Order: sequence, then C-alpha cells, then structure tokens
Amino acid sequence: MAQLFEDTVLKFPVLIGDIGGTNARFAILTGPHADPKEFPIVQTADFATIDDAIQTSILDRTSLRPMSAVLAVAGPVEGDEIRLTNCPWVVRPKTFFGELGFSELIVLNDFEAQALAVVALGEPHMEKIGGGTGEALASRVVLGPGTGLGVAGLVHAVHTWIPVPGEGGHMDIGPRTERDYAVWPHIEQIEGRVSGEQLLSGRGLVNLYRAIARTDGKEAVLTTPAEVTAHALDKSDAIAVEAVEMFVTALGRTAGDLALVFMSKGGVFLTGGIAQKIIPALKTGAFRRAFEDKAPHSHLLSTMPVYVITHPLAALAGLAAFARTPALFGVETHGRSWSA
Ligand SMILES: Nc1ncnc2c1ncn2[C@@H]1O[C@H](COP(=O)(O)OP(=O)(O)OP(=O)(O)O)[C@@H](O)[C@H]1O
Repeated sequence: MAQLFEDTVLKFPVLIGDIGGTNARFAILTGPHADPKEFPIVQTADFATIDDAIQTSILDRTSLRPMSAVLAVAGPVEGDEIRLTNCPWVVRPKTFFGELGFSELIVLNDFEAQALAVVALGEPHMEKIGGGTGEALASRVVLGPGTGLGVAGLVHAVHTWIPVPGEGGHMDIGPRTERDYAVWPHIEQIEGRVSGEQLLSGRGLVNLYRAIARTDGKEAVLTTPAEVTAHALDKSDAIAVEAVEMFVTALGRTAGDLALVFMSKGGVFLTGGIAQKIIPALKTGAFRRAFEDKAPHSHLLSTMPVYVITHPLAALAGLAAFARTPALFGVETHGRSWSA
C-alpha cells in the first residue's frame, strides 16, 4: 500500500469522465465494489459547456446523485479554469459545487487516466505489435492519436504506480527519408513547426494525405480520417495507403523516442480512437521498424513490447480503478482537487 498518497478518499457515488476533443465518456460508480454505470458517449461539439453536457446527458437521465467527480481532460490541468486543447469546453470547479451539486472534484489529464488503465486492464484488453517482453515493474509509456496526440509515462516507485502526465504530443517531428523531405513542406504547420499532433491525430492523418497529394500534384478527394483509413486498409486509394504508412511510421518513431525517454522496458501502450482502428496497418512491420530504428539503442528498443489497448473505454476503466482506491495509485491531487 502506498504511503504517500493515502489522504484522498472519495465520496460515492462518483462521476467519472474521460473528456477528449471530440468525445466525452461518462460513468457513475455507486460504490467501491460496483461496476460503473456507463452513459452514451457525448460529442463535445453538441454542448456549449461541460456543465450543460453533464446536466443534460447524465444528471437529467438518472436518479443517482453523484457526490464526487473525477474528470480526465485532454489538456494541461492548471488553475481554476481548465481549458481543453482541442475543444472550447472549460472546467470551472466552482460550478460543479453550486449548479451541479457535487461536493468534491478531481481533474486529471486524459492520458494520465489512460496510464491508470494500463495498470487496471490486463492482457485480454491488449493486442501485441511485434516482439519483446515487458519487465513487470519497469517504466511504461502510453501514447495515442485521437483528436490530438496524448502522451503519459507510468513509473513504479514506493510500491505504487505513478502516472506522469505531460504534453508530449506537441514535441517537434521532422523528416527522415528522402520522401519525407519532399512531403514535409506541404504539411500544415503550427507557428512555423510540425508537431507530433500535426501528423498523429485524426486531422493529422488528413494533413498527411493532403500533403502527399500536393507533393505528387494529385487531387485530394478524401476528407475525413475514417475515409483515409478505410481506403488505405482496403487498398482502394494509393494516396491513402501511403498516408497511413507514413502515419504508422511517424507513430513508430514517436513511440520509440518516448520509449527512450522513459526507458520503458515495461512496454509501450498505444491507445486513443485511431490505434484500435488501424491494427492491421500497425502489424505490417513498418511501425516496429521505425520504433526500433534508434541507433545506438536499436537492440534495447527491440526488447520492448508494444501493445494496442483494445478496451473501448480504457480511460474510464483507469479512472474507475483510481476512484475505488485512490491510495493504490500515486496520483498527485495537490492543486488538482477542489471541495465545496
Ligand atoms: N476509422 C477511423 N480512422 C481514423 N480516424 C478516425 C476513425 N474514426 C474516428 N477517427 C478520428 O479519431 C478522432 C477521435 O479520437 P478519440 O475517440 O480518441 O477522441 P477524443 O478522446 O475526443 O480525442 P483526444 O483525447 O485525442 O482529444 C477524430 O479525429 C476522428 O476523426
């Protein structure tokens, strides 16, 4: 049992929420041994505020009255106005106590919750990509393209698992091959640079597809990430096939870089809305080649296993585990918890 973090105790029922740029997923835990009661997934674009979404799609649809809330949001958690990076919602803790009736609130980063899910979920919810064997208590890293690119580390210390949140999705990524050098100038930039998220996200996949079309002087007819993956997987569009290959290679390079940073001999875990949908493309060998192509440490990378988390609500599973027994995890709540 952890000694450092045992102060946090939540009052049940607990509302747990995983709030990304596009999708918000909620469930209520009525007690430490109960299964979460899940609610239909909410599109963030359908509600002006998070408060509206919680009132309309949760509180108005159940007689359960949650006392506490643990929310995981896609953005840095700072101060009393927590903004999401890829959607206009702002979490204002005070409104949770007045209008919504909660008495305590904890806000985490969404990939911190994905890191908790790595601890909470077992092998049945993981699909392995290539070789390698994880060391039980070694560090791990979680990354996932979705609306944005989420990243978190997971380290074991003081007899507990500690998720390490960050904004690693906004690291730079540059060209590597001759083809990359031809395509890169056509990739949409953010303030003069190409960040991981500019490629490794839904809109990033479309960016890549358009950049390849522009490079070759061809027309970009596909417009959504789902169209690009569908036409790549059935090989019906050559530009989509190359876009997904470049996406998978960039994901392998980024995963390998993060594995070096965290020395993640415990494994690398791919999560988020897109990885689950492109598993065949992740298994062609291009991902693993890019992941391991890290001289002078290629051998080290070749020993590290990579998994796709296939659970449909992984972050909620992680939050549920935390809400049941916060003291089992090294989640620092200082500055990120509020009470009425
Ligand atoms: N079949 C598909 N192929 C590729 N991309 C897809 C597919 N289906 C959905 N997407 C894209 O996945 C993204 C949504 O991912 P996800 O469900 O992880 O959202 P999120 O949790 O709201 O995002 P985040 O946590 O990154 O802010 C959108 O950009 C969407 O267009």
